[in-house]
Amino acid sequence: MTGKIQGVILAGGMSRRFGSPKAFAEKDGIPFYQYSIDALKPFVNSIIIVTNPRLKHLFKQEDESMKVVNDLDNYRGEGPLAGIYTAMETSNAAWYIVTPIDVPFMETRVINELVYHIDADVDAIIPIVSGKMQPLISIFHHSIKEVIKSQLDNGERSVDQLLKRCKVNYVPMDGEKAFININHQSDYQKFL
Ligand SMILES: Nc1nc2c(ncn2[C@@H]2O[C@H](COP(=O)(O)OP(=O)(O)OP(=O)(O)O)[C@@H](O)[C@H]2O)c(=O)[nH]1
Repeated sequence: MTGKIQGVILAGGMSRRFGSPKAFAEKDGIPFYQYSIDALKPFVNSIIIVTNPRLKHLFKQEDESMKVVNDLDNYRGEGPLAGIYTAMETSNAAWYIVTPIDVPFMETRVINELVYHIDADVDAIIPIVSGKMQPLISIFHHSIKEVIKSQLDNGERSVDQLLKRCKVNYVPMDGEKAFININHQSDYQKFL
Protein backbone atom coordinates (compact mmCIF):
# COMPACT_ATOMS: atom_id res chain seq x y z
CA MET A 1 0.00 0.00 0.00
CA THR A 2 1.48 3.34 -0.98
CA GLY A 3 -1.35 5.55 0.36
CA LYS A 4 -2.78 8.55 -1.39
CA ILE A 5 -0.58 10.19 -4.03
CA GLN A 6 -0.99 13.91 -4.66
CA GLY A 7 0.27 15.67 -7.78
CA VAL A 8 1.90 19.06 -7.21
CA ILE A 9 2.66 21.58 -9.92
CA LEU A 10 5.03 24.34 -8.84
CA ALA A 11 3.80 27.45 -10.56
CA GLY A 12 4.60 30.36 -8.27
CA GLY A 13 7.85 31.50 -9.88
CA MET A 14 8.39 34.95 -11.36
CA SER A 15 9.84 33.90 -14.76
CA ARG A 16 12.21 36.88 -14.57
CA ARG A 17 14.72 35.31 -16.94
CA PHE A 18 12.01 34.34 -19.43
CA GLY A 19 10.32 37.73 -19.31
CA SER A 20 6.69 36.56 -19.22
CA PRO A 21 4.92 33.83 -17.20
CA LYS A 22 6.50 30.58 -18.44
CA ALA A 23 3.51 28.44 -17.50
CA PHE A 24 1.55 29.99 -20.38
CA ALA A 25 4.27 29.86 -23.04
CA GLU A 26 3.17 27.31 -25.62
CA LYS A 27 4.51 24.22 -27.34
CA ASP A 28 2.34 23.10 -30.29
CA GLY A 29 -0.40 25.49 -29.16
CA ILE A 30 -0.58 23.96 -25.67
CA PRO A 31 0.55 25.89 -22.58
CA PHE A 32 3.63 24.50 -20.82
CA TYR A 33 1.81 23.78 -17.57
CA GLN A 34 -0.56 21.41 -19.37
CA TYR A 35 2.38 19.10 -20.15
CA SER A 36 3.06 18.83 -16.43
CA ILE A 37 -0.60 18.01 -15.77
CA ASP A 38 -0.64 15.37 -18.51
CA ALA A 39 2.51 13.67 -17.18
CA LEU A 40 1.18 13.50 -13.62
CA LYS A 41 -2.45 12.61 -14.24
CA PRO A 42 -2.16 8.83 -14.66
CA PHE A 43 -0.46 8.46 -11.27
CA VAL A 44 -2.29 10.76 -8.86
CA ASN A 45 -5.62 11.05 -7.11
CA SER A 46 -5.66 14.82 -7.54
CA ILE A 47 -3.48 17.71 -8.67
CA ILE A 48 -2.75 20.95 -6.89
CA ILE A 49 -1.25 23.87 -8.79
CA VAL A 50 0.58 26.14 -6.33
CA THR A 51 1.05 29.63 -7.68
CA ASN A 52 0.78 33.31 -6.74
CA PRO A 53 -2.09 35.84 -6.82
CA ARG A 54 -0.76 37.45 -10.03
CA LEU A 55 -1.25 34.20 -12.00
CA LYS A 56 -3.88 32.20 -10.12
CA HIS A 57 -6.87 33.24 -12.25
CA LEU A 58 -5.06 32.27 -15.47
CA PHE A 59 -4.93 28.54 -14.73
CA LYS A 60 -7.89 26.51 -15.96
CA GLN A 61 -9.26 24.14 -13.34
CA GLU A 62 -10.16 21.12 -15.50
CA ASP A 63 -12.36 19.30 -12.98
CA GLU A 64 -12.96 18.57 -9.31
CA SER A 65 -9.71 16.65 -9.02
CA MET A 66 -7.71 19.81 -9.69
CA LYS A 67 -7.13 22.73 -7.33
CA VAL A 68 -5.32 26.02 -7.89
CA VAL A 69 -3.99 27.73 -4.76
CA ASN A 70 -1.52 30.44 -3.79
CA ASP A 71 1.56 29.81 -1.66
CA LEU A 72 0.67 30.16 2.02
CA ASP A 73 0.97 33.82 3.04
CA ASN A 74 3.95 33.26 5.36
CA TYR A 75 6.02 31.71 2.60
CA ARG A 76 4.70 33.41 -0.54
CA GLY A 77 7.32 33.53 -3.26
CA GLU A 78 9.92 31.77 -1.08
CA GLY A 79 10.77 29.36 -3.88
CA PRO A 80 9.90 25.75 -4.71
CA LEU A 81 9.94 24.61 -1.07
CA ALA A 82 7.16 27.13 -0.36
CA GLY A 83 5.09 25.46 -3.07
CA ILE A 84 5.78 21.94 -1.79
CA TYR A 85 5.01 22.94 1.80
CA THR A 86 1.79 24.67 0.72
CA ALA A 87 0.68 21.50 -1.10
CA MET A 88 1.43 19.39 1.98
CA GLU A 89 -0.54 21.76 4.21
CA THR A 90 -3.45 22.02 1.78
CA SER A 91 -3.95 18.34 1.05
CA ASN A 92 -3.65 15.14 2.94
CA ALA A 93 -1.58 12.54 1.11
CA ALA A 94 1.21 10.10 1.82
CA TRP A 95 3.29 11.01 -1.22
CA TYR A 96 3.65 14.18 -3.32
CA ILE A 97 4.80 13.98 -6.93
CA VAL A 98 6.23 17.36 -7.83
CA THR A 99 6.84 18.95 -11.23
CA PRO A 100 7.66 22.50 -12.35
CA ILE A 101 5.80 24.30 -15.16
CA ASP A 102 8.71 24.75 -17.51
CA VAL A 103 9.36 21.18 -18.72
CA PRO A 104 7.23 20.91 -21.89
CA PHE A 105 8.95 17.68 -23.00
CA MET A 106 8.10 15.84 -19.78
CA GLU A 107 6.87 12.26 -20.29
CA THR A 108 4.70 9.92 -18.26
CA ARG A 109 7.47 7.30 -18.34
CA VAL A 110 9.61 9.56 -16.13
CA ILE A 111 6.89 9.79 -13.50
CA ASN A 112 6.16 6.09 -13.91
CA GLU A 113 9.77 5.24 -13.11
CA LEU A 114 9.79 7.48 -10.03
CA VAL A 115 6.52 5.97 -8.77
CA TYR A 116 8.02 2.51 -9.21
CA HIS A 117 10.62 3.48 -6.57
CA ILE A 118 8.11 4.53 -3.91
CA ASP A 119 9.22 2.75 -0.79
CA ALA A 120 8.46 3.13 2.92
CA ASP A 121 12.19 3.43 3.68
CA VAL A 122 12.79 6.70 1.82
CA ASP A 123 11.68 10.33 2.15
CA ALA A 124 12.40 11.43 -1.40
CA ILE A 125 12.89 9.93 -4.87
CA ILE A 126 14.98 12.09 -7.18
CA PRO A 127 16.06 11.43 -10.78
CA ILE A 128 19.66 11.72 -11.88
CA VAL A 129 20.00 12.52 -15.57
CA SER A 130 23.40 12.73 -17.25
CA GLY A 131 24.99 13.00 -13.83
CA LYS A 132 22.76 15.90 -12.74
CA MET A 133 20.02 15.64 -10.17
CA GLN A 134 16.57 16.97 -10.97
CA PRO A 135 15.06 17.73 -7.56
CA LEU A 136 11.97 19.51 -8.91
CA ILE A 137 10.79 16.45 -10.83
CA SER A 138 10.55 14.21 -7.84
CA ILE A 139 8.52 12.50 -5.14
CA PHE A 140 8.45 13.50 -1.49
CA HIS A 141 6.89 11.75 1.50
CA HIS A 142 4.64 13.81 3.78
CA SER A 143 6.86 13.02 6.77
CA ILE A 144 9.34 15.72 5.67
CA LYS A 145 6.76 18.49 5.91
CA GLU A 146 8.09 19.79 9.22
CA VAL A 147 11.67 19.69 7.94
CA ILE A 148 10.60 21.89 5.04
CA LYS A 149 8.77 24.23 7.41
CA SER A 150 11.76 24.65 9.67
CA GLN A 151 13.98 25.37 6.65
CA LEU A 152 11.53 28.01 5.40
CA ASP A 153 11.31 29.53 8.88
CA ASN A 154 15.11 29.81 8.87
CA GLY A 155 15.16 31.39 5.43
CA GLU A 156 16.84 28.32 3.90
CA ARG A 157 15.22 27.98 0.48
CA SER A 158 17.54 25.35 -0.96
CA VAL A 159 16.08 22.03 -2.08
CA ASP A 160 19.61 20.57 -2.08
CA GLN A 161 19.85 21.43 1.62
CA LEU A 162 16.56 19.63 2.24
CA LEU A 163 17.86 16.53 0.50
CA LYS A 164 20.88 16.46 2.81
CA ARG A 165 18.41 16.13 5.68
CA CYS A 166 16.39 13.29 4.09
CA LYS A 167 16.75 9.68 3.09
CA VAL A 168 16.87 9.99 -0.68
CA ASN A 169 16.71 7.38 -3.40
CA TYR A 170 18.55 8.85 -6.40
CA VAL A 171 17.29 7.13 -9.55
CA PRO A 172 19.51 7.23 -12.65
CA MET A 173 17.42 7.82 -15.79
CA ASP A 174 17.93 8.03 -19.53
CA GLY A 175 16.41 10.50 -21.93
CA GLU A 176 17.65 14.01 -21.24
CA LYS A 177 15.08 15.54 -23.55
CA ALA A 178 12.19 14.99 -21.12
CA PHE A 179 14.03 17.11 -18.55
CA ILE A 180 14.74 20.15 -20.73
CA ASN A 181 13.63 23.14 -18.76
CA ILE A 182 12.98 26.52 -20.28
CA ASN A 183 14.46 29.42 -18.35
CA HIS A 184 15.36 32.00 -21.00
CA GLN A 185 13.84 33.12 -24.30
CA SER A 186 16.97 31.66 -25.91
CA ASP A 187 16.00 28.20 -24.53
CA TYR A 188 12.59 28.67 -26.14
CA GLN A 189 14.16 29.57 -29.51
CA LYS A 190 16.55 26.64 -29.28
CA PHE A 191 14.16 23.85 -28.27
CA LEU A 192 10.72 24.85 -29.59
N1 LIG B 1 4.71 27.78 -5.61
C1 LIG B 1 5.89 28.30 -5.92
N2 LIG B 1 6.55 27.87 -7.03
C2 LIG B 1 7.73 28.46 -7.32
C3 LIG B 1 8.29 29.49 -6.54
N3 LIG B 1 9.48 29.88 -7.10
C4 LIG B 1 9.66 29.09 -8.18
N4 LIG B 1 8.60 28.25 -8.34
C5 LIG B 1 8.42 27.26 -9.40
O1 LIG B 1 9.53 26.39 -9.39
C6 LIG B 1 9.93 26.04 -10.72
C7 LIG B 1 11.36 26.46 -10.97
O2 LIG B 1 11.43 27.87 -10.86
P1 LIG B 1 12.56 28.71 -11.58
O3 LIG B 1 12.52 28.53 -13.04
O4 LIG B 1 13.85 28.45 -10.91
O5 LIG B 1 12.14 30.18 -11.12
P2 LIG B 1 11.21 31.24 -11.79
O6 LIG B 1 10.91 32.21 -10.72
O7 LIG B 1 10.02 30.64 -12.47
O8 LIG B 1 12.12 31.88 -12.90
P3 LIG B 1 13.19 33.09 -12.69
O9 LIG B 1 12.42 34.28 -12.15
O10 LIG B 1 13.73 33.33 -14.05
O11 LIG B 1 14.21 32.56 -11.72
C8 LIG B 1 8.92 26.72 -11.64
O12 LIG B 1 7.90 25.79 -11.92
C9 LIG B 1 8.41 27.86 -10.79
O13 LIG B 1 7.10 28.30 -11.15
C10 LIG B 1 7.56 29.94 -5.39
O14 LIG B 1 7.96 30.84 -4.66
N5 LIG B 1 6.39 29.31 -5.14
